[in-house]
Amino acid sequence: MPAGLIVKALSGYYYVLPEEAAGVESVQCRARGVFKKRGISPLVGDRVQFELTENGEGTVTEVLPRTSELIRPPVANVDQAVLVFSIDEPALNLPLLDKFLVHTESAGLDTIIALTKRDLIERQEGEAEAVDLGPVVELYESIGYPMFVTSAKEGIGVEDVLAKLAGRISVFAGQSGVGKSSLLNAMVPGLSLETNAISMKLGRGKHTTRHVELIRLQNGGLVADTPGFSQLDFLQVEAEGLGGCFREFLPYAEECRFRGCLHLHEPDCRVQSAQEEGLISASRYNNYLQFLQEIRDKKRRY
Ligand SMILES: Nc1nc2c(ncn2[C@@H]2O[C@H](COP(=O)(O)OP(=O)(O)OP(=O)(O)O)[C@@H](O)[C@H]2O)c(=O)[nH]1
Ligand SMILES: [Zn+2]
Repeated sequence: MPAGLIVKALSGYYYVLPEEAAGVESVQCRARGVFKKRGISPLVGDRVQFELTENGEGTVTEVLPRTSELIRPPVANVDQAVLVFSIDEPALNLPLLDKFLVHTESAGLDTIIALTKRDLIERQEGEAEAVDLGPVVELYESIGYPMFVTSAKEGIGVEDVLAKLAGRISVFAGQSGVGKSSLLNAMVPGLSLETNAISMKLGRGKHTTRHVELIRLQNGGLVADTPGFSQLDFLQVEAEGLGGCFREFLPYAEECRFRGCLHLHEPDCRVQSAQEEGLISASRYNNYLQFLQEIRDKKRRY
């Protein structure tokens, strides 16, 4: 029985890409009736077993165990997030980047960061709000997040991001207008995801009626065509778990006097002292404090 991967789900059909034959078309399949009875609903990203039927279609007979299950977008077995942030238009938003990193850490995803619109840097030079990218790249790389400086417009850095997607199922996330679709279009010849100026998209979310689909890359990687969590999503972690989502805190947190230390005002908190000694970035630590406050405020409200 052939095995494959669901790359698209639409109107009761599942489109299964056979595992064995690279480059072949996906097979249009129905799911076996028993799934409904067992309360299983196959998801895009699921590894399945299927049988070919006489009309050239197929039947999904088994859904193999999932390693993960994202809700937004609804995709199984995602193992990597690509956080997309523009250097300008909209301006680089590092607090939001840190918030997205909390999301991806709590979801257990590997994460890479793509900074976009590099071509806008020159124009910025000399201006007060110009970003100095060197320290930013150095900081996030030192924490363990590969960071790429790209321009879809000028084809810079696109291949480097593409190479990191090989053999994995990835989801892109980032604010509206940062260039997620443009970056994907630059990686996939022939793909033409809709790209637009921000102003045209402020109405209804354009993704609400769309069905998620996995885009196949030449290197075997798969990418969801619908972005992941957004800036409007609440952090799903508890206050006690937040510090664990800041990877670089971990070795210091082990040395805090109290177990469950929130690294706030506790005595003998090694995370606080590491921050004072410059071993932990002040901007990351301040964003940590900000998120901690948000989590507590939310709890109070409900
Ligand atoms: N200068 C410059 N502009 C870019 C670049 N990449 C994208 N843009 C522009 O940024 C705008 C938004 O690009 P999109 O690719 O639609 O952004 P998105 O993140 O997919 O936006 P949503 O679909 O709203 O989430 C468009 O006007 C693009 O032309 C780039 O590398 N350089
Ligand atoms: Zn502490």
